[in-house]
Amino acid sequence: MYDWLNALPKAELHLHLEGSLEPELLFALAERNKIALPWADVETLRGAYAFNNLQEFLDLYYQGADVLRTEQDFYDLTWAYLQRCKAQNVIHTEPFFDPQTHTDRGIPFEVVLNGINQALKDGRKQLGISSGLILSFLRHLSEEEAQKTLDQALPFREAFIAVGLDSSEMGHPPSKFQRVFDRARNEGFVAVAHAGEEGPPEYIWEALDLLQIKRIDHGVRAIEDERLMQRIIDEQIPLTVCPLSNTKLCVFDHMSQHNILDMLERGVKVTVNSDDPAYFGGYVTENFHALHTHLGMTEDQARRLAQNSLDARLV
Ligand SMILES: Nc1ncnc2[nH]cnc12
Ligand SMILES: [Zn+2]
Repeated sequence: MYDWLNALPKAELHLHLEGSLEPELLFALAERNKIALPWADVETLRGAYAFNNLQEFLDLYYQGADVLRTEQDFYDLTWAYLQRCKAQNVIHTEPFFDPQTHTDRGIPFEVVLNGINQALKDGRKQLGISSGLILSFLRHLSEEEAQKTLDQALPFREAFIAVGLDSSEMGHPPSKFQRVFDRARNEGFVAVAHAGEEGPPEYIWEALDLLQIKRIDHGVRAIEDERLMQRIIDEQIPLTVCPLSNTKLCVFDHMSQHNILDMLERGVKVTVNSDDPAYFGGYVTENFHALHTHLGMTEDQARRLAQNSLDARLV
């Protein structure tokens, strides 16, 4: 089944480039940039990948991103991810990047963007993988800081297909960023947002009604609100679900409790994605395979999930 799932043509719609930083590359970049790391070796770092919630993961994820300093580093990061896409027949990808994680450390916006974009361009030419980049705002930071990030992005508007919202969800509802998203949409950007990963269904309503998003990232807690379920089914609003992420971050205690196939059978446009594959134990195929192993996902269901991912592309 793994090989069959691997060969299935699919799109990835929920992937944080910083979360695809494998420990081996992290150590190589630390050496190249002469950065001392708090972990003795790759195995020790991997051993630290045990999380009780989103915040515990984010603390390590932001720490890991500190090794990314130069345009070449961002190129290498993105190129390594695209090689994984090629190996797993991901024919289209819409990755996120978090500019504030880097600009707050003094890395210029253009350094980040140029490295990523050059790799995405080479991926189109050399690997035949189409792509569209999503600029994601960090929701634990202020509205004002998000507005500044949007200011920085506007001169490069053709480099992005959408804006998103990620980082610590609880206590940072979508309404905090309504004015930023209003401006981004007026500037022609499509909007997506993480909602209903740890946060309640109300955050999904806010993302839909206040941020006017076209796709919900995660959204697994929608199942707690029947009226919300009806809306996302009626309007066929895609959910970019990340099964291994949800179990690693204890959104579900075990993969056998994941609701993605229940949602699929109810007519929700759910898709399968890897979120932060370097930290959560696998790329897209591993996520599909876990659904087969623990939930008995059939070939027909896998085909429908893959088709949903192709249908839910923004570009
Ligand atoms: N799963 C996730 N939720 C929120 N923010 C993130 N940033 C990277 N991965 C994330
Ligand atoms: Zn995510």
